[in-house]
Amino acid sequence: MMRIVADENIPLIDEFFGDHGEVIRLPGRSMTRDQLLDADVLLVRSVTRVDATLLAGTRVKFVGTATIGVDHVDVDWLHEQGIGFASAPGSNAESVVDYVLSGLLLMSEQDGEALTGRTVGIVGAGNVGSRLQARLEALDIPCLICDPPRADAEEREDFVDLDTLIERTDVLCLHTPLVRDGAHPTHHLLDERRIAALRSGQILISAGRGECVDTGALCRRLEAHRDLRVILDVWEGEPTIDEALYRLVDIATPHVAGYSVDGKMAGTDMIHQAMSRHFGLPVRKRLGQLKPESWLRRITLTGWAPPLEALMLCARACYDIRRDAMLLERYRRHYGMAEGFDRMRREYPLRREFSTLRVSLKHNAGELRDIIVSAGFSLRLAGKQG
Ligand SMILES: NC(=O)C1=CN([C@@H]2O[C@H](COP(=O)(O)OP(=O)(O)OC[C@H]3O[C@@H](n4cnc5c(N)ncnc54)[C@H](O)[C@@H]3O)[C@@H](O)[C@H]2O)C=CC1
Ligand SMILES: O=C(O)C(=O)[C@H](O)COP(=O)(O)O
Repeated sequence: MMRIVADENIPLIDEFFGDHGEVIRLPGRSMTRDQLLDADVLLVRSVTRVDATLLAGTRVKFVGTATIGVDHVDVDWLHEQGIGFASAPGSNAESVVDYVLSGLLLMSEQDGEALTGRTVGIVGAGNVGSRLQARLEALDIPCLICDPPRADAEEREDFVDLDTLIERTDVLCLHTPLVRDGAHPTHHLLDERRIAALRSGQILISAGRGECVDTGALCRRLEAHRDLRVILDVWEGEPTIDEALYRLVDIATPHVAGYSVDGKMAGTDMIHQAMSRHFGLPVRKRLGQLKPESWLRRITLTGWAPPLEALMLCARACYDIRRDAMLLERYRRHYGMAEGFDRMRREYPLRREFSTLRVSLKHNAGELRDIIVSAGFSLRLAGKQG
């Protein structure tokens, strides 16, 4: 029997891994080498730094991170040691797109600006960025893309550089991994100069990694001119985040953009499959066998509705970014920022992806149908067609 140590915040660990051995759940931020000496498998989230300090001299033969990002893992060191490794690419990408859409809908509602009236700049067109582009373009929202690694590899002439993106777009969405070296580092990608170049009224949405934005520079810009709209999900130094910046932004959430139950379960499934492959074990559990809980499966629109209002209604019902901002404020007041930040993530309420909400239309008007499908909801046509 294997000994499997897992972050307590990974869902369905017993269901997926229970048959493989003894499962020990620990808080991810405070895992120590001593706790891992007899472990064969280590399963983490983004809050555990996995490197020689944590693992040298332990028995660990496989590490899985139920996350997309891998900046917390010294992948080269694991490779040198012959320790198997897997992450969960794309697992919660759709949830991050839901988060961004919820933010854009909110901004458009607050400003009275048409949803299609703003050009969105996407920085990092990987699993998250390219899915975001697909959904926005389906909604007729124009996009510009900046992704130098892909531009180089694929000789893409339709991509632009970051300075051009800042100059030509109304919304800037950051979805890059945290990369500290190499040809295209992203640490403080949005530095003092670029933050100063952001135009009055521009919207910044950061849901990649906190370290991609220079906190001090953003604070200085917002203290001098409160002329940007800012939505931050990720922060430098989480969970001890800069409270001055917290007070200056429009929407602050505690690194939960990807926190739908669908995204998290997909992450567990992916690392379970990878671990089984690594040890040559059969994959006995599949995601489809484990139905996530749900309390809102369907919305029925009983007649024609203004398409944008119908979209707002469905989006708010399924996931509303303001709920998370309000919850974080409540947790902060009660527990202080650092503890509140982590507690909210641990106790995060049930959230499902847009794609799990079935929207029933009794009135099959083209524009209404298109907007619902383009935003990512599932469509069900019923009754009279028109
Ligand atoms: N806030 C949250 O809850 C979540 C945050 N994330 C973060 O988002 C990041 C991106 O996720 P995915 O799209 O799934 O990753 P991905 O690996 O599929 O795509 C990342 C893209 O960024 C591009 N890129 C790299 N360096 C760049 C640079 N200097 N400038 C512009 N683009 C650059 C890459 O070429 C790639 O296309 C993850 O690495 C993770 O850190 C991911 C999931 C949830
Ligand atoms: O997948 C990623 O990458 C993320 O950023 C995660 O969704 C964040 O969740 P935790 O691993 O920090 O719980």
